[in-house]
Amino acid sequence: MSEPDSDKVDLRSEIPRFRPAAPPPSFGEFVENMRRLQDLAVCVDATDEVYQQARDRAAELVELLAPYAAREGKGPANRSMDLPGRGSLLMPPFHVEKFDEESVVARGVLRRYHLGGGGVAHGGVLPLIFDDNFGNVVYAAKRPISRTAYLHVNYRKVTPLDVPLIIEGKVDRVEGRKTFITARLTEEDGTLLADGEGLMVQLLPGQP
Ligand SMILES: CCCCCCCC/C=C\CCCCCCCC(=O)SCCNC(=O)CCNC(=O)[C@H](O)C(C)(C)COP(=O)(O)OP(=O)(O)OC[C@H]1O[C@@H](n2cnc3c(N)ncnc32)[C@H](O)[C@@H]1OP(=O)(O)O
Repeated sequence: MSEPDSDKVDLRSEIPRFRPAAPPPSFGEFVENMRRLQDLAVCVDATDEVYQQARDRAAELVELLAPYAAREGKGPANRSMDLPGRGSLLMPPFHVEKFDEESVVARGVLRRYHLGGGGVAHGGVLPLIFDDNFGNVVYAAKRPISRTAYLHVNYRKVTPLDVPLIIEGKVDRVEGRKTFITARLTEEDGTLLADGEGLMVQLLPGQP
């Protein structure tokens, strides 16, 4: 018999039963501090003494948190709808502003942690933003649980850091199990940075 918190828990069953979390009051500030830490980890130029202290304090934090590791769908990360990136460090800190059958719009900034080179965003971050938007669009459009079969991004301009960005995605068309989605990433003034198209395929019973 597997325990509910076992690594073997059926993750697929968690997706349709997505349940928003009500995070404890300090969780949002904790996540923001962790984001700040990520920004610093990729940009500081410190002495070994400083890195020794940072190493030891990071180890203390690991020791504090490790006993509370829980299975997917239990902790507040990734499920805190009022926090940037749903409180997930994997996700860029975007807020969903519109979520309905017509479209899903999210706004946020990329920051130092997302730097590629030359002062602008890493190209690999954009598919993450598009994929998450596509997943939201599928939910919002009340399409069946689906996975990304392909995702195409056209990089039209370099994507700046620390500038408000907006992604808007919508269902383009549906063909049986297939939901085709299009999305645009813009600056607030409408400047197009990237557009994308993706195919989300409805999972069949038993598909992970
Ligand atoms: C209380 C409610 C609150 C709601 C709030 C909600 C908030 C939202 C919260 C959280 C959002 C989170 C958002 C995250 C979203 C992330 C999604 C992902 O990234 S998923 C991970 C990456 N994707 C994979 O790992 C897939 C791996 N691939 C597969 O599993 C299979 O390939 C699959 C299921 C995609 C298709 O496999 P087959 O065997 O079932 O089906 P076959 O027959 O191959 O394809 C079906 C049709 O699709 C076409 N097709 C499949 N792949 C294609 C491709 N690459 N290009 C073109 N066509 C393709 C085929 O030609 C076929 O078309 P013909 O029916 O014949 O017309």
